[in-house]
Amino acid sequence: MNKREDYISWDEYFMGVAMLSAMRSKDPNTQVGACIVSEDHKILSMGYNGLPVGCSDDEFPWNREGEPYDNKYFYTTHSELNAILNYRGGSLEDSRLYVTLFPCNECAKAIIQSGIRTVVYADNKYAGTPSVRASQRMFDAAGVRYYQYQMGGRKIELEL
Ligand SMILES: Nc1nc(=O)n([C@H]2C[C@H](O)[C@@H](COP(=O)(O)O)O2)cc1CO
Ligand SMILES: [Zn+2]
Repeated sequence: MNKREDYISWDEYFMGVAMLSAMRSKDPNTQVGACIVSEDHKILSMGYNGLPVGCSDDEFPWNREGEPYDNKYFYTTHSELNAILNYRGGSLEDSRLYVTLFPCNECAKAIIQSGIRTVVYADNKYAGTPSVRASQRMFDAAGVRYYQYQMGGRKIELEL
């Protein structure tokens, strides 16, 4: 008997995990998921965008507009940073990050400084903004490789 051939690829597996992770996000506008993987294809950490521990999802703001104190941007931790901070195992040197949205400039700094060497992203809906351009500029300078995950149109259904 031959092995089954329709198994998911490494890229599908890890981007799939990042997408599943994004489904935990409470952000009504943008849900982002991240998955950090070692060179030998082991999942090291995961994250999604959300509030820091102790900051209630029901009490802190989720709106995009208004005073900085009263909107979500001061409070949400991005999925990439959460994935980096969730890792308690030591070094992320030479690892690979799968993320459903291209990283912002703040996360780019954390990505570079933590030793992540490759970023695989899915969506890039903020392409061309100063934040994304700054991330690209820093990744290019630091030698962090980044490329877009090619959606294969494959549908994976889970019954939970
Ligand atoms: N790469 C990213 N990772 C993230 O986790 N985020 C989070 C921060 C916010 O919670 C949300 C973006 O909200 P909005 O501006 O699209 O309504 O996604 C945002 C970006 C974009 O740079
Ligand atoms: Zn970010």
